[in-house]
Amino acid sequence: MAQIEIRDLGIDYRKPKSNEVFSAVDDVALSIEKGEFVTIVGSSGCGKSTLLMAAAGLVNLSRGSIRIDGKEVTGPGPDRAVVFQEASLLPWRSVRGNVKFGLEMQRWNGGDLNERAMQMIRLVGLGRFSDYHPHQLSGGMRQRVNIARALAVDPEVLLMDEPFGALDAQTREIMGTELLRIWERDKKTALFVTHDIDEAIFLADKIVVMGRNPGHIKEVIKVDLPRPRDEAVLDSEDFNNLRRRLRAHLAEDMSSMQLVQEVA
Ligand SMILES: Nc1ncnc2c1ncn2[C@@H]1O[C@H](COP(=O)(O)OP(=O)(O)OP(=O)(O)O)[C@@H](O)[C@H]1O
Repeated sequence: MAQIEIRDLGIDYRKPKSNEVFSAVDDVALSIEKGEFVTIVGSSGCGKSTLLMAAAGLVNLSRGSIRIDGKEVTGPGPDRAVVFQEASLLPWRSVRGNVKFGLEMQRWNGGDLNERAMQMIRLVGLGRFSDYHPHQLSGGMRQRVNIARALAVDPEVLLMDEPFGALDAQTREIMGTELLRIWERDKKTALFVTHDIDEAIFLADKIVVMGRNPGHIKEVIKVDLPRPRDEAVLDSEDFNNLRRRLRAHLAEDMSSMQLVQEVA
């Protein structure tokens, strides 16, 4: 059995003004194996975040089910950690204090909190900055703290919603490589939403391409690039082929969006 089993998933929302019900996600089925790194791409509004938040237990399902290790998701749980685009750190706590906060929230009982926090801070390369406060860190460093906090509780599944979306292109690339280095250690199952095609390919074992109206899965693409990966893989022929394939998907979505606007 796959670690994450999503079946016949549908999530309906109401439009804010008209109150009309629409499906943000419909008819989604997806299986994710333990230790797989899965990225989700698709044009804006196709339901990527909604799907991720559903796996986190943060939105109500209208239809279908999500199971993790056979257990139905009915709300947030310690088996899952979420990293959002904005590093949601407590400004009055130090780096160490923030990572400890995550452990305190989950009532961590796997040993000394301080030691566990420092272990994770060192893992993300911030050992020298453990006493710094969030305002003293760059955007990339703040996201490292966020990742350290998520990993500290040793979740079964790591859910990431555009975690590097607010960073400049170069920092983003460095963070991608760093994330893979960390992930290679114990290969947590990861679900990662991104707008960036290269990032989606670079990280993934499997890419979920979503389409709009309603949000659905268009294709699941297996990525067979060898691991461990570094930036050199970006220039390989296989990478280029995947890049072309994803671009074609997104271009198709963009042209259908234009058509809808023209008809309207
Ligand atoms: N709480 C909500 N209530 C009503 N509509 C919502 C809600 N959250 C999202 N939506 C709508 O659901 C659709 C899917 O949104 P979602 O954020 O999942 O898309 P996305 O693919 O992650 O978009 P983006 O790439 O722009 O972040 C959009 O039309 C969005 O406006």
